[in-house]
Amino acid sequence: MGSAPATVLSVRDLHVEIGGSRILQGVTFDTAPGGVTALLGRNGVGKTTTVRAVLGLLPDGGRITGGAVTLDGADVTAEPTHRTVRRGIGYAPEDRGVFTRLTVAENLALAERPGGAHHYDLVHDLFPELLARRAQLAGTLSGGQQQMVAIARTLLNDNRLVIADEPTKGLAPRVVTEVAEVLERAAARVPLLLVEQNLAVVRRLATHAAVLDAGRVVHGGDAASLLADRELTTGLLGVGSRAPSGRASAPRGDDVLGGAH
Ligand SMILES: Nc1ncnc2c1ncn2[C@@H]1O[C@H](COP(=O)(O)OP(=O)(O)OP(=O)(O)O)[C@@H](O)[C@H]1O
Repeated sequence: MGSAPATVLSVRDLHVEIGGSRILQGVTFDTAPGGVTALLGRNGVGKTTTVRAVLGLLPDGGRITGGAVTLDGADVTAEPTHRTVRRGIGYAPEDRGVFTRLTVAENLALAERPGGAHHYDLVHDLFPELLARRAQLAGTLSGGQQQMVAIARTLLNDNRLVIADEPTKGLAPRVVTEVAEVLERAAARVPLLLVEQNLAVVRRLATHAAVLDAGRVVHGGDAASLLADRELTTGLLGVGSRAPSGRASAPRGDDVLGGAH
């Protein structure tokens, strides 16, 4: 057999300040070459900031003060977002980023990256409902359907990596299951970096995991052994610290990470 494929995204000792506060203080992890790498941790530890720093999408007053981000070996640290994305990143942001006054079809068309193939067959195969609703204004879709649009956009182009930030947040349990199924099928085609607070979803999808605490990655590696470590899940993920209401197919009281909204 040949050598193992190289990692797609590599984050090294990343430091970020926002408004003068040190938010990331040395974040280091690699995405797995295939499957799902979960970025985990309690609320406010810096998961979204990490993703936004990778994509050059830090808020006003935010800047990278140290460290490096590489994509397929190329240094993309602080590169303009459009250039990094063109290298092959699909991004489903936390707020879904759907254009509510445009139709489903228009939302997809806007995501078409020039110069590459556009996989409408795949998208319509994965999301038959979006095909049926292609003329519907995205603002009239349910939260779950809007999330489908956000994920569909990431699969339309040939991407090296898809980043999904809390794709199941705020969704009804049945819809969480549907979104998890779609993510699973997506991850069979393209490596996925997943920020996720629903532990049932993490258990189902994640092959690798990195756990953040106070702006640093404090654990990384194989997801199954990490999630089997009770001390770790209780201490760093806050599992069991809150009895979630309306949680997704959660047989136990530990399926939403600490402080999840
Ligand atoms: N625009 C901003 N201005 C000021 N502080 C910010 C801003 N964005 C994030 N922060 C701070 O950075 C820290 C990390 O936030 P971040 O959203 O990255 O955490 P997170 O792990 O993704 O949590 P959550 O699950 O709540 O999204 C928090 O203390 C937050 O208050």
